[in-house]
Amino acid sequence: MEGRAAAPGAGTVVNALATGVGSAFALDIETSAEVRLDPDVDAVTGEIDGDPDGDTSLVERCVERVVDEYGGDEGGTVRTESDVPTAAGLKSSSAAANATVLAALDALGLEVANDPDADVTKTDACRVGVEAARDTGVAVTGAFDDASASMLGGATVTDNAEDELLARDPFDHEALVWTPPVRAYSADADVDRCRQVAPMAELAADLALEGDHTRAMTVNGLAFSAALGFPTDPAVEAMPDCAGVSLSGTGPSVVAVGTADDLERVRERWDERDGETIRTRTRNTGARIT
Ligand SMILES: Nc1ncnc2c1ncn2[C@@H]1O[C@H](COP(=O)(O)OP(=O)(O)OP(=O)(O)O)[C@@H](O)[C@H]1O
Ligand SMILES: O=C(O)C1=C[C@@H](O)[C@@H](O)[C@H](O)C1
Repeated sequence: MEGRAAAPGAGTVVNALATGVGSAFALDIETSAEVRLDPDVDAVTGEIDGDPDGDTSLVERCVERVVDEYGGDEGGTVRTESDVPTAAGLKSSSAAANATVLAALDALGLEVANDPDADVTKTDACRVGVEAARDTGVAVTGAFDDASASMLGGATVTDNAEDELLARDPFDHEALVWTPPVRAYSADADVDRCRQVAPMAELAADLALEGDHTRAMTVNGLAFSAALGFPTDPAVEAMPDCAGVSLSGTGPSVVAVGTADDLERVRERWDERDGETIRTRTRNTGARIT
C-alpha cells in the first residue's frame, strides 16, 4: 500500500495570530511525500530527505490520523522531500501535512477531489492535517488559512477557530521571496504581541474578503513586522515597485507580488541583503496525488 502526493508552500495575506481570521496564497514551491502502509506494522516512522534530525512528528501524526479515520490499524513509513524552507514563514508545515495526508489517502486507495461526491473532499483532507498540526503543537491556530491555500490553490480567507473557508479567489502574480538566514518556528511566536495589532489585522481581513489581497498583505506586513520585531525596510524598499508585499507567516521571509519587470527592480535591492532571494509565482492549483 503506497501513495505519493505533492503540495505547495504559501505566502501570507493576513496572519491569523491576532484575530483567528487569516488569509494566504499558494506559491509555486513544493513538498512531496511518499507513504507506505502495512497492516503488519504498528508504528508510523517519518524521514525528511536531507534533514536526518528534522522533526517528523507532524507527518507521522498526519498518517496516524488518516489511518484512524479512513483505514484499519496500519502502520508504516512517511518520507518527505521539500523545496520549501522549514520555519521560514513559507508554510513548510502546511505543505508537508497536506502532501502526507494525500499520500496516505492514496495509499488506502481513496479518491480525493474538490468534489462533494469524492471519497474524501480536499477540504476535509486539509482539516486532517490541521488537526495533526494542533496535536503536535506545530501551529498556534491550526493554520487552516495556510493549509487551505496549499491544498486548494489560489488565495483563501479562513476562520481558523472553526476551520471554515470564508472565501477562495484566483490569485495570479509573479512573486519574489526574500529569506534571511534565520529561522522562526510558528510555535514560538509571541501571540500576545500579535493580538496588539488586531485592528490592523481586521482591516487587512476586510480588504482580503473584498478581494483586495495585495493591499491586504501590505497592511498585514507592516503590522506584523512591527509586532514580531522584524524590519520593515524590505517592505518599504519593495512598495514602490510591487502590487503587495508582506512578512510571510511568523517570518522571517518577506514575499512581494507584482509583474516580472517590477520584481526585477525589487530583486536588485533585496539581493544586497544577507540570505536568499527566490523568483517564483503564485499558483491556482493546490496539492495533488502524484
Ligand atoms: N518537509 C517536511 N517534512 C516533515 N515535517 C516538516 C517538513 N517541513 C516542515 N515540517 C514540520 O513543520 C515544522 C515547522 O513549522 P513552522 O510552522 O514553524 O514553519 P512554517 O510552516 O515554515 O512557518 P509559517 O507557519 O510561519 O509559514 C517543522 O518543525 C516540522 O515539524
Ligand atoms: O501557527 C499558526 O496558527 C499560524 C502561523 C502563521 O503561518 C500564520 O500566518 C497563520 O495565519 C497562522
